[in-house]
Amino acid sequence: MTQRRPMVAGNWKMNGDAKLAKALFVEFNTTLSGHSPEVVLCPPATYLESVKHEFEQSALSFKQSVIKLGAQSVSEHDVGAYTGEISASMLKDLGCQYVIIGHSERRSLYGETSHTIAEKFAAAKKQNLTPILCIGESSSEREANKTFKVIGDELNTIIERNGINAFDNAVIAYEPLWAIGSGNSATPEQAQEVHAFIRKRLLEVSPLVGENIRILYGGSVTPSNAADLFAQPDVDGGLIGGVSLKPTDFLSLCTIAMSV
Ligand SMILES: O=C(CO)COP(=O)(O)O
Repeated sequence: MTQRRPMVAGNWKMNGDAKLAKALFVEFNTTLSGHSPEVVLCPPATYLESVKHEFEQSALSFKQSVIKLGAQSVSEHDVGAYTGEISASMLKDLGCQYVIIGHSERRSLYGETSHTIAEKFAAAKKQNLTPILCIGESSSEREANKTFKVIGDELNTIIERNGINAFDNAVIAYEPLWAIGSGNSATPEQAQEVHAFIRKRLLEVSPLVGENIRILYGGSVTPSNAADLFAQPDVDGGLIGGVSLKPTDFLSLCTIAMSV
């Protein structure tokens, strides 16, 4: 079986500041060793430079291979009259390697549709940014036994627009809406069931993509539930919201990701 490198990505959402960037790197310098998951930091766009600065000042000799910069969203357009938007090439200029696409908050609060998300995925790939594609069902969809239908449809929209090879090197985050910020994480069994479904779906189209793709779990991950979640065979790490704002706890998630 392929050894997929675990990943822990921190989505700050609209939180944090330059001080948080500094505090995180103090923690990284003292805690992270060469034996580390891939860590992706996704601060608000205004703090990408601050995180990059701390990263460059950091004493971590292996930092290039370990800590990566990511954005929380990207425009589906290359350039033009789109007030307030940031293009994939601009994120590249800032040193980003990853971008979160299709977060449920973007879908529900800002009206991003499956179509827009597929276009954003394409825009990111065009600039060699790695998409972290978020998919997940609401509590009513789960209660109506529609989880696999929702997840399958979200994957299909991306495959139809971009082809299966667009998932080469991409990352998927399974984030059930009911688990985000609720303190009510999916159980390890619930997460594994959906992750296995996602991997099987991709394996059917491309064995190579299905085997290699990293599928993160997101939704109320904490140092107390991470070990059981990350130990599941198809869970390759986590996309972390609230705990990514707490340097010590975030670092303990990174340690847990390597120890399971
Ligand atoms: O939405 C999330 C990450 O993108 C998860 O947020 P929480 O970890 O705060 O539940």
